[in-house]
Amino acid sequence: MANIVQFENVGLRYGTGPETLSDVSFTLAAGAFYFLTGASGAGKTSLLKLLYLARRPTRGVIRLFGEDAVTLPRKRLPGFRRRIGVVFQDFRLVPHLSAYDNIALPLRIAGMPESEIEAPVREMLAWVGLTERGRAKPPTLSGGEQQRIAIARAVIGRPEILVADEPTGNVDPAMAERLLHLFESLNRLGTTIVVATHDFHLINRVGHAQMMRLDNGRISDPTGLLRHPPRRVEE
Ligand SMILES: Nc1ncnc2c1ncn2[C@@H]1O[C@H](COP(=O)(O)OP(=O)(O)OP(=O)(O)O)[C@@H](O)[C@H]1O
Repeated sequence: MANIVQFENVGLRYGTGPETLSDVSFTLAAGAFYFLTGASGAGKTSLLKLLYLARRPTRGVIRLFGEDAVTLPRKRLPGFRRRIGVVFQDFRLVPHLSAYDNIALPLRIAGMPESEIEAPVREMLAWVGLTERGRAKPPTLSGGEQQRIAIARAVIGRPEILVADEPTGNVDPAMAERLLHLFESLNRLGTTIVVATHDFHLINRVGHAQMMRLDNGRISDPTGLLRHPPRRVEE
């Protein structure tokens, strides 16, 4: 399996503070499923921000899709970002837009003609089980419903990598299970999944997932799996 992401001795410092991430090295295999764990403040969100190109590291090498992502010219960033879907910890839905329009947003930003947008948005609404809620605005949706709209928006552009930051933080166990099914179905289609979570029940549910743990800004990889990822277990 080819590596889709490679971090080498990556460091991240905010302002003049201490390093939030230090000497972070790992590779992610295309099509695999990863969980990123670590105590609150360990640096999980920071690592994900580097991965989805919201920040550049202060040192080290990041390769994405086989290219150097650190020195990538600015004008190529949007094209790269479209290949990575992100489900934010706080959803970041646009409150005055309907669920339908939130899901359609990435396609509209990419300039897709309106006539080609409706079918995929309807398909996404059905996939997340919210066909009847397309007209609803985010503030009128439950936390779990908002989360599913955020997932639909993250994947409508068929990204190669899906990154989710604490996706089950605010939902009950039944909804967590449902979200996990969505991630697993995407993974079966070949999407590489990276989920930051504290939820060990969730982690134990995905037998073929691999673990990355952050401790004080450093990756610990006691199993050595990340340097030599095994083939994904096919069902
Ligand atoms: N924009 C920022 N400016 C300065 N410091 C920051 C910024 N973002 C994060 N930090 C600091 O970096 C450290 C790691 O934060 P981060 O949000 O990456 O941790 P986390 O593991 O995702 O935590 P949690 O599980 O609570 O979400 C924390 O000490 C935090 O205060």
